[in-house]
Amino acid sequence: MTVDRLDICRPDDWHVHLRDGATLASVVGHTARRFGRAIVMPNLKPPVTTVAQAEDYRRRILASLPSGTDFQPLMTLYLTEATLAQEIERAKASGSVFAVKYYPAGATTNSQDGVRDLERVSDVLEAMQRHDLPLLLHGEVTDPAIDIFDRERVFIERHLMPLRARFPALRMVLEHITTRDAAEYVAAAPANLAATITAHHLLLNRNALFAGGLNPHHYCLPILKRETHRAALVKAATSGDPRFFLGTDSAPHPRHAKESACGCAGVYSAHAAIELYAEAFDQAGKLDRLEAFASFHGADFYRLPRNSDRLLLERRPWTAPAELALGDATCVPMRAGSTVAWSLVGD
Ligand SMILES: NC(=O)N[C@@H](CC(=O)O)C(=O)O
Ligand SMILES: [Zn+2]
Ligand SMILES: [Zn+2]
Repeated sequence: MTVDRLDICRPDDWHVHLRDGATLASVVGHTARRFGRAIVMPNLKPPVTTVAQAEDYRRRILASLPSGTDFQPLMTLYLTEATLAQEIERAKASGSVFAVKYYPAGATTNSQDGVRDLERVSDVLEAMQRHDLPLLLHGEVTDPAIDIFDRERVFIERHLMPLRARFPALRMVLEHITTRDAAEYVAAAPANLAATITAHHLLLNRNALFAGGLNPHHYCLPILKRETHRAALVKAATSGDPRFFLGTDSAPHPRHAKESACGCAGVYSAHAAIELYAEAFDQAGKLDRLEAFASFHGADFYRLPRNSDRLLLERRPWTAPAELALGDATCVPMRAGSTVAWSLVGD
C-alpha cells in the first residue's frame, strides 16, 4: 500500500549553517518552517568560540525569525587551540550551548581557526567528558597526501579511534557521514557515538558532481561518494538504529562563490529539507522509519524532550525555485528548477 500522507512528530535538524546578517535573515525561515530545533554550526567569521558569543548569535537568530514560530536554535562552540576548559563549564551551565564543534584546521569552509593537533585540546576534551557536553566532529583528515574520497575513512583510523580510546565516556557525533566505513563503524560502536546524515548524501552519489558537466552546486565536504557508499547510508538511516539521525548540513553560499574558479563547499537544502528526506526514505520503501530518524533519535541522544507538535507531509510534487535570495545575492538550492516529490501540508 502506498502512503501518500505522513503525520510525524515535528523533526529537528541536528546540523545546520544559518550564517549571519542578511544571509541569516534569508535562510532561517526555511529551517524554522520545518524543524522545532536545530543545532547551529559556529563556523562564522570570526568563529563562535565563547558562550557570550553564542548567546549573542542566538539572539540574532531569534530576531531574524519570521513571526509565529517556536523554533529554538541550539548553540555550539567552535573548538580552537585557545579554548579554555572553564568555557566548557560555562557552556554546560548556560542552557543555550549544547555541543562543541571540532573542525580539523583547513578541512572545510571557515575551518582555518580549527584544531591542528588534538593533543593541544586534551584539557578541553577532558572537561567535556566530565561535564558530559557532546563533541561534534567534521571527520576528515587534512593530509594532502590522502585522496579526497578517502579522507573520512582515514580520519576514523587516525583520529577517531584514538580519541575514543582516550575519552571513552565522551559523547561524540560524527557529522554528515558519507561512507559505508563510517556507517559501519558507528553501528558497531557503543551508544555514546552517533552520526548525522544529510539528505543530499542519501539522494546523490558522486556522479551528480559531473552529470552533463561540472556541477558546483553539488560540491560539499565531505564530498559525495560512490553509489555503494550512498546505499550504505540509506541502510543506516532507515535501519532504526537510534545513533543515526537527521542533520541537513544545509550550507548556503552565494551563487557567485559556488560558480567560481575556486568554488565553495556546501549544498543548500533547508528550503526542502524534510521533503527530501521523505523522498529518500520513500525510495527505500522505509517511510515508516522517517519519524524516528528525523524526530526521535537526535533528541534522545542530546537528552532533550521530543517535540510535542506535529508536521504533516504529503506526496505532492512541486518545483524547487531555480534560485533563492541570499542577502543581496542569490543561492542555487538543491533540486533548483526541478521536482521534489513530497510537500508540506499547508504550503
Ligand atoms: N559541508 C560543507 O560543504 N560546508 C560547510 C562546512 C561543513 O559543514 O563542513 C559550510 O559551512 O559551508
Ligand atoms: Zn563539516
Ligand atoms: Zn556543516
